[in-house]
Amino acid sequence: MGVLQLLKSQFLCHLIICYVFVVSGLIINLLQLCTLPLWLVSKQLARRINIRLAYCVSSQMVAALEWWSGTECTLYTDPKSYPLYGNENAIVVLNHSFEIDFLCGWTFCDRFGVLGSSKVLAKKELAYVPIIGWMWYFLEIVFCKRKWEEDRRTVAQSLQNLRDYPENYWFLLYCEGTRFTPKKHQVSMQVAESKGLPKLKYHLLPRTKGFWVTVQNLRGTAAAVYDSTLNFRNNESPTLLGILNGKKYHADLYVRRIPLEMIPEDEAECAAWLHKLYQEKDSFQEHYTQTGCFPGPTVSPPRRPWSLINWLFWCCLLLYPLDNILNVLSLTLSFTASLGVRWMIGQTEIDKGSSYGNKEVPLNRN
Ligand SMILES: CC/C=C\C/C=C\C/C=C\C/C=C\C/C=C\C/C=C\CCC(=O)SCCNC(=O)CCNC(=O)[C@H](O)C(C)(C)COP(=O)(O)OP(=O)(O)OC[C@H]1O[C@@H](n2cnc3c(N)ncnc32)[C@H](O)[C@@H]1OP(=O)(O)O
Ligand SMILES: CCCCCCCC/C=C\CCCCCCCC(=O)OC[C@@H](O)COP(=O)(O)O
Repeated sequence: MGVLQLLKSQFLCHLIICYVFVVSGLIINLLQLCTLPLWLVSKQLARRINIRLAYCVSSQMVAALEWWSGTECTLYTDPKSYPLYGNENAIVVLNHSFEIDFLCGWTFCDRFGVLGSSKVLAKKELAYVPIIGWMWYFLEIVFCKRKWEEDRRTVAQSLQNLRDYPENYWFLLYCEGTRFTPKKHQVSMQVAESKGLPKLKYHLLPRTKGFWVTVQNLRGTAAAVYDSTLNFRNNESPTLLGILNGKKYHADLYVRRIPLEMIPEDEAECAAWLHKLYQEKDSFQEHYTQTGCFPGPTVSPPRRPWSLINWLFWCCLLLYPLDNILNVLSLTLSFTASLGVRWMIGQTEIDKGSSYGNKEVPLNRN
């Protein structure tokens, strides 16, 4: 183990990183709160300010992935689609199998300049996670309870609000609705069987309602669906704690750009289209497992310096008083921040995931 690697695994380093993340995050949350009156005067200006404030938080995690852990992210995509990435609104469909899949998504957002504005259809529970969840409120992130009777109206309304959003964004949808576990996979394949759908090996059966409602409400606003399939080399199982320890991973993302006009408007046809998409995604994962790569040409969009510059800025700002005072209070604060972050990281751990998708459903075999 090199000296640098040893340093990255030190508890004191983690304490400092957590302290900077928590204190800067809370400052940003407070600044976001201050933008509330501005929404009444100029909604678009308030949105633009919040995009930049949110960037200050999420880019710290991107910096940890790219600069601290040195994780490499390779993009497999058609070179003709490449110039459009970041220059249009898009709906991103991504597999949900890894604890840091959202962070890899963020990294690509940053590389294409849409990190501050990007959105997701997220479970409501995440809205209460300090810093990130609170920040999302001001970003107009769309939350769902995963109860269609309640979601159908609220999700459609939140999506309608995004139609005049002032900057380009990617709207992320994890159509599987929950993270992959063997148990959830087994249950969802029973559902697939009862619906006469082919079995999937690497994905849960996609939930189609959220996709349909998103496509319907963002038609005319989003130009395309980016079908994205993520995997890691050498069977790596990446975690946020691994990133914090400076462990380097190798992410591969296969993206196909599908113009929105190609997606059927009718709900049943749209659902069938999504099921077919997931069968294709499954075959890409099979190809990856067999060959260690996705089909097609690769590009590695370069990491940008802004996430690192932002991180260094907050480190300087918040560690300077720490150096001056260096008393029990600041150490206690760091320790509390570290415990808080450990709890937040728990939200990303699959073992601590929800029971959504675990329950056997009465099957209607016709
Ligand atoms: C160039 C680079 C390109 C790309 C870069 C990549 C990414 C970057 C992009 C953006 C990044 C931005 C932000 C990322 C940051 C952080 C993200 C972090 C986390 C958030 C993630 C989440 O919270 S995921 C959980 C919430 N989201 C979802 O659930 C979405 C999917 N779900 C749905 O769409 C659902 O339909 C619903 C939520 C709208 C409603 O759920 P509900 O359960 O009420 O209804 P369903 O329709 O799903 O259920 C009833 C039908 O489902 C059948 N059923 C029953 N059991 C199962 C089962 N186990 N599996 C599958 N189907 C099942 C049932 O039979 C019913 O069927 P019907 O035929 O009657 O419909
Ligand atoms: C500068 C580096 C600082 C490192 C410390 C980072 C601390 C912040 C840690 C976590 C922030 C919370 C991010 C929330 C994203 C969680 C994404 C997620 O994976 O949600 C799960 C959801 O899809 C489905 O849930 P279930 O599978 O049903 O259960």
